[in-house]
Amino acid sequence: MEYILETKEKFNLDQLRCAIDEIDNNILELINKRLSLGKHIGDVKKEKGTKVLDRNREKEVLQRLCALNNGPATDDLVRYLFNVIMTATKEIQKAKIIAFPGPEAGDAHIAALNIFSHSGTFVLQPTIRDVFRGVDKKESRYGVVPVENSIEGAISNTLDLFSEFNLNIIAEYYDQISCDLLSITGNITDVKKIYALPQSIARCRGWLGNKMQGVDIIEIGTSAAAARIAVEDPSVAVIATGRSAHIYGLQEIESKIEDHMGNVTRFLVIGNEKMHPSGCDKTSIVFVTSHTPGALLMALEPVKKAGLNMVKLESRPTRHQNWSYYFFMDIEGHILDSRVSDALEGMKKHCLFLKHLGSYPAFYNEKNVHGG
Ligand SMILES: C=C(O[C@@H]1C=C(C(=O)O)C=C[C@H]1O)C(=O)O
Repeated sequence: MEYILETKEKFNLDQLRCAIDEIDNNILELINKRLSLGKHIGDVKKEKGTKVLDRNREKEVLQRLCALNNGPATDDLVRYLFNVIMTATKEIQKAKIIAFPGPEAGDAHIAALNIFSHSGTFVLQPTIRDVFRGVDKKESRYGVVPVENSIEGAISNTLDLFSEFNLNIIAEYYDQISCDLLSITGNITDVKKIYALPQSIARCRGWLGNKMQGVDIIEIGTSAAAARIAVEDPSVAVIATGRSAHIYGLQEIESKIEDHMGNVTRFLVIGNEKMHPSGCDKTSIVFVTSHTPGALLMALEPVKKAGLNMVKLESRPTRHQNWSYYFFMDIEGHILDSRVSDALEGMKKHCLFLKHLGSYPAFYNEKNVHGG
């Protein structure tokens, strides 16, 4: 590669691209080395209690590099590129704390682990409100909250909290929660008692009646409590999602024991940041119309005119005034797309209140959405 740069000889496209590939490999390796060093610096800062951002050091870094620069890169380009690299270096130093509503190893915990591929610090909060509060106070960077279940419907608590806190939706995730039978031995013939949440017992009544005759079925408040008993006693099994088996240290006896399949929960990731367009996004808003005939129809007119696809419309009492409602709406598209922003501006003229809750990548996975 050095040879190509130094000689006047002509090279073909493949040879030149090959040389570029070699440089890219080196750049990538060096960026990863730099990020790893950044992580070490982050640990030192954590010990000393100093901040991640150090503007003076960043200034020095940029000045030094611009002084070294011999072109053809301009100093502006050097500053731009290294600002991006330094942003990534700061990101890696920040602990990624992800809050979820309990119980431990419950549906929201499992969803959070899947969404973030197990990378981060996962913090249990007693309630969905505590998840919102923690993210709002920046104690955690992200929160994972359930918003809708294909059997139970909307999780109204979550919807209400969106009008109370000014947080952004930054992702959505659909998860099929299956009921599985777990025990310490993984052997069905050992089972004499089954501990489970009342709703899990209700979901699996048919299977339990068929396959577990003579076995005691005992209601318990949390799956974690049931698991703690099962870990100590080989005659005890629990109904929980098989994906939590490794968290509890249990083994799967039988999977998908529920009578009706397709129990899918939609989760939202909330945070203080805004997402860039991904090319396939959803925009969520909440609005209140005046209490007059046809107000909702008028408010929706700009969405229809813009040809935007509305994928959800849900109402909740405002609780400020009887019979007035918050409408939660999801449309396809990103707020930075003028068709979406213009439609929302148009809607505002017919609304008493309208708030953008976030534009985020749509989770279009047929298998997950439809529970297949
Ligand atoms: C890596 C550090 O943390 C941050 C990142 C920097 C970088 O990427 O060079 C510089 C200063 C800090 O804002 C550091 O303090 O050295």
